[in-house]
Amino acid sequence: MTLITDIRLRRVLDSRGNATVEADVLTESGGFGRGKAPSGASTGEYEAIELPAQEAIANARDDALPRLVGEVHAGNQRDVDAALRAADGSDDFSEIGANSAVAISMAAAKAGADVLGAPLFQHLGGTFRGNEYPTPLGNIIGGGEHAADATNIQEFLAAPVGAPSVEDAVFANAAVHQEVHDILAERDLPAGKGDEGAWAPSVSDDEAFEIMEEAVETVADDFGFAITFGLDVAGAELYDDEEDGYVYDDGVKSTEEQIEYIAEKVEEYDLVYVEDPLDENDYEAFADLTDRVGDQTLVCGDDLFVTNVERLEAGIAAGAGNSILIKPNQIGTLTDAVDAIELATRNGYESVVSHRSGETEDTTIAHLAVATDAPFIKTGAVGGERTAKLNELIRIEDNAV
Ligand SMILES: O=C(O)[C@@H](CO)OP(=O)(O)O
Ligand SMILES: [Mg+2]
Repeated sequence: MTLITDIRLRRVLDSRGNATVEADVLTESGGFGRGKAPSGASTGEYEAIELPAQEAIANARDDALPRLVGEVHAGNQRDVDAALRAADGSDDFSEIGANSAVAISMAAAKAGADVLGAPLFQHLGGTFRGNEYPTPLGNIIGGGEHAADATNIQEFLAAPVGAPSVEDAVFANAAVHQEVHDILAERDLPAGKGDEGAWAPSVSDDEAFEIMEEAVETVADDFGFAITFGLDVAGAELYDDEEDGYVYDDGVKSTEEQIEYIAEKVEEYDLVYVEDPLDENDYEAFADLTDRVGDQTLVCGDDLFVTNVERLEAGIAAGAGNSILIKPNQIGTLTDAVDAIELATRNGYESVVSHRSGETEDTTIAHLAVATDAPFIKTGAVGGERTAKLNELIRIEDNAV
């Protein structure tokens, strides 16, 4: 029933106005699925390779489609993804492009769900999964690689940990975003938005911490449940080999100073989440910080682990971090992403399913988070490509998908 009978690939726009890959998968019994690849700006050194969209499409047409069309069943996700790997032949999807691979992988999953008449999260997770909903981490203030002349820390993320429902959590994050707008206006700090819709004011990191604290406290009082916040430091972008340290506007911090700085911020602001606080090559520093604050906060590896099972295994052995960011396009297929989540779960690491700074209307990650009982999803707070996922979570919770 789910035998793939056709795959169509085309170039479409992402949220930055760049070209990305869209895939349609059709099956024998009329099943249909469509997937679109997102794209990072602060990409990890060890990520799977995204090719220019036209090249990725041409290469996938030549190499991947003959192995899939008439050969593989969309309902067998592992077979689809194994065929993509075999067609590519490299270990980083540099031949057909991780953008073609992930678009086809997600489209096949949706086609499989379509034939079954099941929501995607149920097809991916099975009927015993999907009763837990992830807490959305909402990017509220940001800079780094996502906005010029803004904070050094890439993302200040609202975390509505006390929300009684996904719907309440999503609205709380939007309210924090609005509250920060009001605080910035009061302080006469004009601000545009960065790539993910976060405010990108020209303020110091210290001021951003204060503004976040004030905003989450105000909204928590209004909504009547706990809202805290966390960070994506994107440490690999701050780390400079030649300086042998982390380069901030107000000076360079050595690795020890960076660990100290983050640990202090965790204490001072009760941060629930700290992503990539250190460089992507420094398992040891991650382990030191995890020793210090791992019982109070999630220390999450994004560029450190790149959704890669082997890098996660090395991290587990080193005691580096206690959670992993999951980005399907960072590794290339849904199978790889689910394998990383399962390895993490078996080892007591929390999974945080994530968008990219360049996004599309695709909602697969909302379903993936629910399917795998991920405790968090990072997918912005406002903006159509972000609310596409947030609104889908609300629908999933409402049994309306
Ligand atoms: O660093 C990150 O976690 C992501 C998403 O917020 O950014 P990018 O997609 O640019 O890598
Ligand atoms: Mg990150």
